[in-house]
Order: sequence, then structure tokens, then C-alpha cells
Amino acid sequence: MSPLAYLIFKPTSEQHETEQELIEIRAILEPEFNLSVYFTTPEDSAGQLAHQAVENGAEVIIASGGDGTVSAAAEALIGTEIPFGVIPRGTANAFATYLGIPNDLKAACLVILSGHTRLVDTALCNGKPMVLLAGIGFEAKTIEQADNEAKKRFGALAYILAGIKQFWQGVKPFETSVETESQTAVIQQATAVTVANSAPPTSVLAHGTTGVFVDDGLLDITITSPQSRLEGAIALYHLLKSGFNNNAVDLDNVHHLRARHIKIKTEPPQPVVLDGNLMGTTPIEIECIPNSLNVFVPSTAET
Ligand SMILES: Nc1ncnc2c1ncn2[C@@H]1O[C@H](COP(=O)(O)OP(=O)(O)OP(=O)(O)O)[C@@H](O)[C@H]1O
Repeated sequence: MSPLAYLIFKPTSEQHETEQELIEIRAILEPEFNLSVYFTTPEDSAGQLAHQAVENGAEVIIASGGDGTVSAAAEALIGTEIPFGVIPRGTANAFATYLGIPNDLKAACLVILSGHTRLVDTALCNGKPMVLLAGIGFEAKTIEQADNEAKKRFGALAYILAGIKQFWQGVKPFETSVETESQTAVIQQATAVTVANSAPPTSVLAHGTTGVFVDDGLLDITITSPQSRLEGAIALYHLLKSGFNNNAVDLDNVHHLRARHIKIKTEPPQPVVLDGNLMGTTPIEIECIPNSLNVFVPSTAET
């Protein structure tokens, strides 16, 4: 008997495109799986549908959409051994990129069929699932600015354009206190705080540390506090470099910590983006859940 698989699928606003993508995915997966498809709606979240799939005895769960869909669906699998497939169809697809899962539909389906899995950490941020990162300040304001129309027209470039605009306008500095199981750091003039479970190099603000590893049982915290555009540009350059070479940034206005459990407060409260979607404002509390998600990845992927 073929394994019972559930595909949690976020439709796009283009109905024709959605139908075509689904036909392509079904054609590859159905010969191997007893496949049921659940469509997300603003009311039926990927998380609820994935929980339903688990209750129905799913042997494989696959999420297809942007990072928000993947993250929400993952929550139902935390701590189970059910293998989790990702078919990226969003704008940034940062989780798939980080794990080396291709953006091409067919190639992503073939990764699932290959059956190679990897155990990765997840986290809970104020009780909500986090597979990538939580961003406070600059990143959250950038996501706020990258509207749906721009994402449709420019794809991932919309985030870069919004980031440049945000950089140019500047972020009003805020005071932050970051409390971990072993220390508390207070930064008076922060512009961004990023807590990462995983992050591709393009999630620039996450890369103050010596690499962001998704299976080390720890979260990587980067706090930036540049006080001018020039300092900001230098910090961004070093963070971008660090994303590729895993050397920690050595600048006075880039701070980094590693911890399993983190509480962050800011004054005044700041918007928070969680796995690509705005979730509210600070304070936040994040706990890493080591080795809690079993994801299909290419057998050659290294991170
Ligand atoms: N059928 C739907 N129509 C409109 N919104 C939906 C639908 N299904 C889910 N959503 C909403 O979409 C959000 C998750 O989107 P997700 O991040 O996965 O994809 P995206 O927005 O297409 O991609 P990206 O964030 O990369 O641009 C959630 O806020 C969810 O409520």
C-alpha cells in the first residue's frame, strides 16, 4: 500500500496558475503516495489542516506555499516522526533555500520521493511555530512595506527594494533587553534584533554569529545598533559576508548571542515578523525545540 500523504496547499490568487501547479505536483506524487490535498484559506490555516492530517493518520505531510504556510504546517509535526515535505511556492522560500530544497516544483517533489530526511530544530515564539526566524525592528518594518502587489510584480526583489527604502528612511532606534538562560544584554539604541533557528545568507540581519545551524539545539541572536546610514551600510556589508563565510561579525554595533531560551523586551514596543509574516509586537519569548522536525532534503544538501 502506498503511504498516506497529505498535501497542505496554499492557492495563489491566480486560479489558472494554481491549477497548473497542482496538476504538476499530483502527476509526480500520486504514483507513489495515497495523496489527499487540503487547501488553505484565510480561515483554515495550514496549522489546523496539518493537525487534521496528523489525526487522520498521515504518514507523510507536505506543505506547499510560502514560508508562512510551511512554518504553520510544521507546528503539527513537531515532536512526531512524520516526515515533512516542502514544495516552495512563495516569494522568499527562505526555509527551503536554507535546506537546499530546490525552488522548481518538479525538483522539490523529487526530493520528497527520494525519501532522504534530516532532523532539524524548530522553535516556539509566543507559542507560535518558528522554523526560520523572528525579526524585530528593521526586518519587520521591511516586511510591512513589501506589499502583495510588489511581491506579485517583483518576487523576492520586492523585499530587497523594501529593505533599501527602509534603510534610506531609517529605523527609529529602540531600547531592548535580551534575556537568555545564561545572561541578559541591554542595548540602548538597537535598530534590529533577529532570533534565528535557520536563515539563508539572504536573511542578512540574522548573520552576526559564526553560522546559523538548524540542528545545534540553539537559537542565534543578532542585535544591530548602527547610529548612521554609513555605520548601517558597513554593518550590512559585514553581515552579508558572514552569511556566506560563517565568520562572526566583529563590529561594535553588531552583537551576537546563542541560547536555547530567550525573552526579548523593547521600549517602545516594536513590530515582530515571524517566519515571513507579521505576528504582533514585542515582548516575545522563544524556546528552541531541538531535533523536532524530520524534513525531506536533498541527500547532497549541506548547511
Ligand atoms: N487561500 C488563501 N487566500 C488568502 N490568504 C491565505 C490563503 N491561505 C492562507 N492564507 C494566508 O497566507 C499567509 C501565509 O502565506 P505564505 O507566507 O505561506 O505565502 P505567501 O504570502 O504566498 O508567500 P510569501 O510570504 O513568501 O510572499 C497566512 O497569513 C494565511 O492566513
